[in-house]
Amino acid sequence: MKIQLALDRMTMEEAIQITGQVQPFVDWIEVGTSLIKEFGMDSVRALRSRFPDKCLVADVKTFDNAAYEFDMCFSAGADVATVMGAAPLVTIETCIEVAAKHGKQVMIDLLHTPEAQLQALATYEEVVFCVHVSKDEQEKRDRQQSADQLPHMLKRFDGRKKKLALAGGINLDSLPSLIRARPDILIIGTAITRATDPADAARTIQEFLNSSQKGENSHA
Ligand SMILES: O=C(CO)[C@H](O)[C@H](O)COP(=O)(O)O
Repeated sequence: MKIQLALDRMTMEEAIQITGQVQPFVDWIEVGTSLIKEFGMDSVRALRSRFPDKCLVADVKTFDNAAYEFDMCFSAGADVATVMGAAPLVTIETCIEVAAKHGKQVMIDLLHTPEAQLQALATYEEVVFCVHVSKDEQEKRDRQQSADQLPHMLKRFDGRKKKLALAGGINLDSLPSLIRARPDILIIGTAITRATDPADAARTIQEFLNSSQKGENSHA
């Protein structure tokens, strides 16, 4: 289970500083949509050049203009870029083609994706599916309740046996119920970046995941 650090709503200096502190405790680094909107592809280039060995996710949330946006992300140094699951299938398929051309990966963000479209998406093999509670839903509801929606949303995904990421207000309290779904990637933003001590928060989350995985293996 990998931890993807989501960097959002901060300056590039803060993004680089926080990533420097927490990098031993996280696996993937996400250049959040807010950083891409505010600072453009320079945000991807800056994190790529400072953290050359980390898997870098450009959370560009493409909905159209797939070839242009995905080429731009991969040329700037991203290893993974995101497209919205609700986008036209031709857009998603173009993202997959562009990623294959670059030898990179696609993450499909399932935020607000209709059921019929979920069925169509299930045919894609080489992608990561991200079950996601939006920031607006988190902010208009109790944060904990929002993260607690994730297991319920996941049921729509049962049986599809795909590479899975979870995102949206995840913290130490919601982790125990979420890891039962055995996601491949846990995307965590504010629980780390807004903590008083981000390195300590990331270390605690990593230790929790390591100890629960050890517990599972010893019962296997
Ligand atoms: O995609 C995102 C916002 O749209 C964030 O990456 C995701 O929500 C994780 O951040 P947080 O843990 O703060 O919710």
